[in-house]
Amino acid sequence: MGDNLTLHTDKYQINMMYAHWKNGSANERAVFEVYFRKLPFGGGYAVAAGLERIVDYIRDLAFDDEEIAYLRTQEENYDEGFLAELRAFCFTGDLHAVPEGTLVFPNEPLVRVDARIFEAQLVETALLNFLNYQTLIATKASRIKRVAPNDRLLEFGTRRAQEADAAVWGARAAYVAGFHATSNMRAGMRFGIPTSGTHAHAWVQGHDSEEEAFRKYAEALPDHVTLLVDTYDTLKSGVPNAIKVAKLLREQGKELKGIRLDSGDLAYLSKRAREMLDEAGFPDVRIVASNDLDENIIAELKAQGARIDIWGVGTQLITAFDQPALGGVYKLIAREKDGALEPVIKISGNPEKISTPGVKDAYRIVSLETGMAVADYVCMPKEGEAVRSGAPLKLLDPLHPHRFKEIENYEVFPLLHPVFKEGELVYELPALPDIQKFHERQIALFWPEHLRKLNPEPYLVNVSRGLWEQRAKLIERYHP
Ligand SMILES: Nc1ncnc2c1ncn2[C@@H]1O[C@H](COP(=O)(O)OP(=O)(O)OP(=O)(O)O)[C@@H](O)[C@H]1O
Ligand SMILES: O=P(O)(O)OC[C@H]1O[C@H](OP(=O)(O)OP(=O)(O)O)[C@H](O)[C@@H]1O
Ligand SMILES: O=C(O)c1cccnc1
Repeated sequence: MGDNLTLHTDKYQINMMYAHWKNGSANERAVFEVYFRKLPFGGGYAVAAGLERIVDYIRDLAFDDEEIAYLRTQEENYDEGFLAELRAFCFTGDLHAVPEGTLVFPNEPLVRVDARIFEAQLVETALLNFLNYQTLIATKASRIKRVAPNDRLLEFGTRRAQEADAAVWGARAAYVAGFHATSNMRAGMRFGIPTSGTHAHAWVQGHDSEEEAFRKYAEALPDHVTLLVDTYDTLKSGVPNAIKVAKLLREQGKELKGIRLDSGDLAYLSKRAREMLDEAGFPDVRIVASNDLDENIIAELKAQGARIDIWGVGTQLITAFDQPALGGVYKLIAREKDGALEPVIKISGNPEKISTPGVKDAYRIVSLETGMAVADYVCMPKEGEAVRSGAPLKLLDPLHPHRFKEIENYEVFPLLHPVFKEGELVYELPALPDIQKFHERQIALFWPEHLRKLNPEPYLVNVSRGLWEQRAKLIERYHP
């Protein structure tokens, strides 16, 4: 199997494409949007990620000979005319998306696809696959970053990741949210993420003594020595042997960079190790900790006064262990009928799952007094609901739309940016370090109340009166 991702889709998309082609509706315009309904990890925000992969995917979409040959083997016995249509397929629509690193919230559009239904339907599965996973990992990484904002964060997850793609794109998502380096060399090569590594227990086990293992390692890589000190006994042998090697290195004009703790009581061991290193004259040797860390354990360790400078985080981050999926959905919001776009709704017994019809935009409203984000505002600029910085704006309480708050002294920033226009890429993908900086600036826009790990204050996503009324009208149509 090559790396063509065009058939990275659910069969039902191909079924629907076929049925549209048969019925002559394949060229009708359709608008879909991606959003999620619930924030992951019980948190107050999510961090958008996945756009770069979406761009690559859309740009490279092509049913090559191999894909067409495979489709011919399917029992549906697709018409040759349909396969010829697929052979000529490329994306010719518009795509808008929030830039990677943006803080995003439930029920606001993250991506909008406006294209022939034939194209818009195909891309659902892959778009959700990329966006759901990468946004989830960037969000988890951002939560970890929040509890250790001034420490160095290393992504160590590959061995526990859900296969290779998850490892490299997860490493990238972690970097977007402020991690400093990854252990995954392929992610380093592909994305230019700094790489970092210590050594494994196997290195120590593979020598006659811990001291010999440390010495040999230091001889081989004298400028980059971080020694794993817990193979036998952290305080009785690991740290003392590391200090011996630190002295040897110093005699050569080099310095031991760090030690790594990977088991036991990390608070206690790090404090004792710090004292031992300081007393021996090595106050600059950094202490790295690993062992099933996540934002809760790191926060707890910090509260206990742990003397850890660098955190290696693997399993819990790369697998989003405490919430392994983000429930982003791709919903049809408008379709072409008699030459015009008409909003469409999806009704559900669960009021939270009723979709919000209509082609909409989302804006971040930032107070000019405080410089902080006040709310996000979702509206239909094409239906006369334009927002302008400073014009008085009514923010409706989403549960009680008769209640509202009026604001005046603010700036607005559109969340959705044009990415593809009539199939052409019109978006310049930012360099990864710039995405990381952008994310930092995004974080700075939000009060800590919305960012805290536990029971955060919900940030408001406001729906305009027009959208609210249109939704009510359509609900009424289907449930009079
Ligand atoms: N002081 C601490 N407070 C809270 N959690 C801690 C503290 N020290 C370590 N932990 C965490 O507790 C868990 C301990 O894991 P585990 O029960 O596997 O013990 P271990 O010491 O790693 O043993 P093993 O040698 O089998 O790896 C890890 O997730 C670790 O990060
Ligand atoms: O705990 P995580 O957050 O997933 O971080 C990665 C873990 O992977 C390694 O352990 P492993 O037992 O696989 O190998 P090792 O023998 O090198 O310790 C490392 O020592 C960490 O404990
Ligand atoms: O470099 C390390 O210490 C490392 C890398 C991957 C997994 N565990 C540890």
